[in-house]
Parts: sequence; C-alpha cells; structure tokens
Amino acid sequence: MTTSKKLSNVQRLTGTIEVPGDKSISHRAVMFGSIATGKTEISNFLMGADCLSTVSCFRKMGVSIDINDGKVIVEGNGMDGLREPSDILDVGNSGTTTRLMLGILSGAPFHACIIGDESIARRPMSRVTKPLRLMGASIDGRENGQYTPLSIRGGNLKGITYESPVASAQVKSAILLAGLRTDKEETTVIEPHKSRDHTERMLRAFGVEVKEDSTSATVIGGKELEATNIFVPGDISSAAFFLVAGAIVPNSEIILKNVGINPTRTGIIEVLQMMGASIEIIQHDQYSFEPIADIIIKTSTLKGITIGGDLIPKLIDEIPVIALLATQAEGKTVIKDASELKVKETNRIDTVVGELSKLGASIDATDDGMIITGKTGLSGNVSVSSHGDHRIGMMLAIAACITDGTLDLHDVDAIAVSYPNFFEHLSLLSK
Ligand SMILES: O=C(O)C1=C[C@@H](OP(=O)(O)O)[C@@H](O)[C@H](O)C1
Ligand SMILES: C=C(OP(=O)(O)O)C(=O)O
Repeated sequence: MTTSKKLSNVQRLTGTIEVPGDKSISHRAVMFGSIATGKTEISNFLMGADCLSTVSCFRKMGVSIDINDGKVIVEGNGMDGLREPSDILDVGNSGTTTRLMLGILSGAPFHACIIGDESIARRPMSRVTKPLRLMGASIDGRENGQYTPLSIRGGNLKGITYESPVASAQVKSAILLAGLRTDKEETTVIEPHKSRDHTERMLRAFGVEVKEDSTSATVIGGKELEATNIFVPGDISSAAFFLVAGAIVPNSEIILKNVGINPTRTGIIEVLQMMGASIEIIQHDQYSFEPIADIIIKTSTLKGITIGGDLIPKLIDEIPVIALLATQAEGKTVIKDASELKVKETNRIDTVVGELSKLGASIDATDDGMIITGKTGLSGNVSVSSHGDHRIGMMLAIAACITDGTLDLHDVDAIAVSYPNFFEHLSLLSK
C-alpha cells in the first residue's frame, strides 16, 4: 500500500526534539548481541522498518529478541548459537541487514536464503559476495550472486587482506564479521577513504580487539563476543533533516538533543559550517563508545561550496537533504565523488535532481554527483514522490516547509524505514 500527504509551508520551526536512535548502530547492536554470549540490553533502539527486519531475521535463526518499552533484549548464544532458518530471511528495504548478515552467515555451518524488496533486488551485492567467497563462503544468487535472492552456506573461512574499491562500511563490516570466524587468522579491509566505524567501536565494546589506521581495519578470528549493554545515540542522518530545516526556514531555532556525533558521520555539520550556518554543538561527557551532543541550529544566510573526496562517506546519506540546502545557498554548490548515490534505495542522483527540478530548483546531474545554483525560491502546487526512498521522502517534506504552495507527497510510508515519528516531530516544531 502506498500513501500520500498534502504538505503546506510553515512560518517558522522552533522547539526541541530528540531524533530516534541511530540506524547503523541499532542494526549492529542486534546482530552483535545475537552472536555474543549472554544478554545484551539495547536502549533507544530505532524501531524503524529496517532495524525490525534485522530483528526478524535473527529471530528466524533462533535468537530470542524481546522488544519491550523501547528496550530490546537479545539473548545471545555465542558465535555457534545461530540455527539454520526454516524460512527465508526477508531483509525488506535494508542494505545494511543484507550485507552485514551475509558476513555473519559466511561462517555459520548451515544454509540460508535472503530476499528483500524491489529496491534491494537492484542493489549490488557482489561487493560483499566476492570477498566473502574468497574467504570460503558458498554463495549463489541471481546473476551469479550479484543480486538478491541470494543463498548462502557458511564454510571454514580463511583470513584475507581485502582492498575494497569503494569506501563502504557495509563491505568493511561484512568482511570483518566473517573474519571473526576464522581460526585465529588475520583479516584486514583497506578502503579508499575511511567509512563509518561503528562496527570497530562496537566490536571493542563486545570485547573484541580491532586494529585500525586511517583507512584500514583488522580483526583476528576466534574470539567470542561478550554481551554488553548499549545506548544508541540519536541518528545524525535523521537529525540532518531538521538541521537543514532550521537553517532554511525563516525565523527558526531548533534544538536537537542526544545526537550521535561520531566523526565518521559528521559531514553534515562540516557542510553547514562551511556554508556559514549558525550552528552550535554542545558535546556531552563521553559515557558511551560513541560521542553524543546537543545541536542548536538557527535560520542562516548560506553560501555555495564544493563537497567531495573523503567528506563524501561522512555524509553519503545526507546528500539528498544537502541538495535542498544548496538551493537556499547563494552561488554554486558542487557535489562530486558521490557515484555511490546511484546504488542506494533509489538512484539518488536521479531522484534528487528529478524531484527538486519539479520545484523549480536549478540543479543538474553529473556523473558523480550534482551541481546546484542558488538561491532560488521553490514553487509548490506540484506532485512529488519519495520513489519509495525514505531519505527522498523526508527531503521533500522539508522542502515543502518553504515552497510557495502545497506539495502532494506520494509514497510517504517509505519514511518509516528510518524515522517513524518524522511527521510528529515536524508538526511539533511548526506549532
Ligand atoms: O554500515 C552502515 O550502517 C551504512 C553504511 C552506508 O552504506 P555503504 O556501506 O554502502 O556506504 C550507509 O549509506 C548506510 O545507510 C548505512
Ligand atoms: C542507504 C541507506 O541504508 P541501507 O543501505 O541500509 O539500505 C540509507 O539509510 O540511506
């Protein structure tokens, strides 16, 4: 079923919100808890559709996962505690579930089948199936394991040193998770730029040693994970929508509480600062393995900038809303080195350029990004669509705050993938 919503512009956005828990960290907490020994209690878990797909897959492999009052309790039975699933593992819309789970399954001595939705079926899986096969996993699937449906049988794995052609935390994590199942062998992943390091940080919290340098990470196999309690910080990728909204909607001031500010994820803050936004970061004393801050954003006068290189992995999921931000910045914004956008839930170069063009933005697609010239008023009274992509849906809902007429936003239900209470927060701030 698809849904649509008529959205009007707003006078201002003011108030305080706490965005839901981080999606990347929530996935990992359930997965690592499932293969650890003992009870892992997760608080502030993201109850979004993607993370619930992870929960459902691990339950099908015999893990007891209890969801109660915003807390998730995972009873792990160790690395060898997973059971062969009698049903297909359905990952829904979630790339992270698919790729990290493949890493875990590579060392599990049984067979499993993985399917997902139409969007997942278009996303490249050979970036993980290739190195996992090199390590010893048997993986088959559509077009020789390039796409779902996939079928996997874990094997005896050997350690590898793998130079990934893309900076991808999903690829890195899948290989490191498989690396844990080798017999005391070393597994190293080298990336062209550093990707988010939640896996490395969380593995350490579960008692596993991870060696890291600027663009590589290494684990040694054979160590059991020991259960731990995890507090999931607010998702900076969700906060990004309100950071942009606060900067571009007139007369606004928004306070975002408890946002994760892991330096491998803070590209959106760097971009806002480079554009000249009025933004304040109040960092909390560190009490978790992930840093947390409150962020205050106010209506700002912005200038266009160039975004590329090693900044891209730090803000890859924020590019749709950064494109909207750039329409309100004076001058040219160039987003380059971002061809990874083409293999997300949608081709995010095409969907961003297509939908923002409908609003009258001056935006052109390039081979590895887009060029936006601002500042332009955005026109309403048009129909737009998320194309089933949560981040496109939320970007358009924020755009509607400043259009000169209403927007008919189709396929809004996609937003529940990462931010189920997004519209509640939007209406709270616009009161
Ligand atoms: O590891 C993760 O949790 C994620 C990594 C990124 O994908 P890639 O690994 O494909 O860059 C990101 O786009 C995705 O939303 C979540
Ligand atoms: C790309 C995303 O997620 P995934 O790869 O897990 O589907 C995203 O959340 O923007």
